[in-house]
Amino acid sequence: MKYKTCVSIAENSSNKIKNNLKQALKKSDYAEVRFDFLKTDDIPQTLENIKDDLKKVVCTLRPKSEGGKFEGSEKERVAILKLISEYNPFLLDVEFNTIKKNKELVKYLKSTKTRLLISWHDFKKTPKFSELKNKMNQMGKFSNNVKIVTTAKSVKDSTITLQLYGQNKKNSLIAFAMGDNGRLSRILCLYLGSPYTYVSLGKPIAPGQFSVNEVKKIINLKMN
Ligand SMILES: O=C1C[C@@](O)(C(=O)O)C[C@@H](O)[C@@H]1O
Repeated sequence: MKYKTCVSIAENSSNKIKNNLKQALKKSDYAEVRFDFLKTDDIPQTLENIKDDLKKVVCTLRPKSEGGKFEGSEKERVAILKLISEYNPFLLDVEFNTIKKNKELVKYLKSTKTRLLISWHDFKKTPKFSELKNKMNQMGKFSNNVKIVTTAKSVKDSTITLQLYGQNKKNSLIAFAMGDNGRLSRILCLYLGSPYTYVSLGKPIAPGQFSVNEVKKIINLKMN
């Protein structure tokens, strides 16, 4: 079994994204490009610049309301999501809250055969297990790829999120918790079936994120 990583890239210029992406894909199976860190006008050219690597890229355009940096209108954001989908990336990350209220977007993304990663985050806490399970089932209606990320205030919180793997029948599930108390869930999710875990190239972009080198050391321990 190969445990895989996805390097999150959050840079504010097209050049930096291109360079970091090259570096990331030398060490990691996948990379995530956080397009919300760019100026909106720079997004189309950035897509062109990295189009040859997009088959290994998770594309994300997170709005402020979901902990991201995109400041434009929702109409603008949806238009950019559609543009990204034309490039057919490895995965397009779309928030559950976005997809559940936009039937037109769902239809459009189906027509472009985009592989969707439906995501949901809680940046403050870990909700009750029944709530998370319910959410996971609702999210699974839109795609087989589902991501649920909570914030762990205790180790118990991170085990609540990981328990989702016991309830997950058909989905490709990424479920772990942010924060120091969630750190180990970023590794354990791999052993429970996550297709990959999010890492950094060096400086974490989310609370508790390991670097790609750190995770590689940990997952290689078994072989020593
Ligand atoms: O959803 C996630 C996970 C993440 O928040 C993390 O905690 O590693 C990093 C984000 O860039 C990504 O979109």
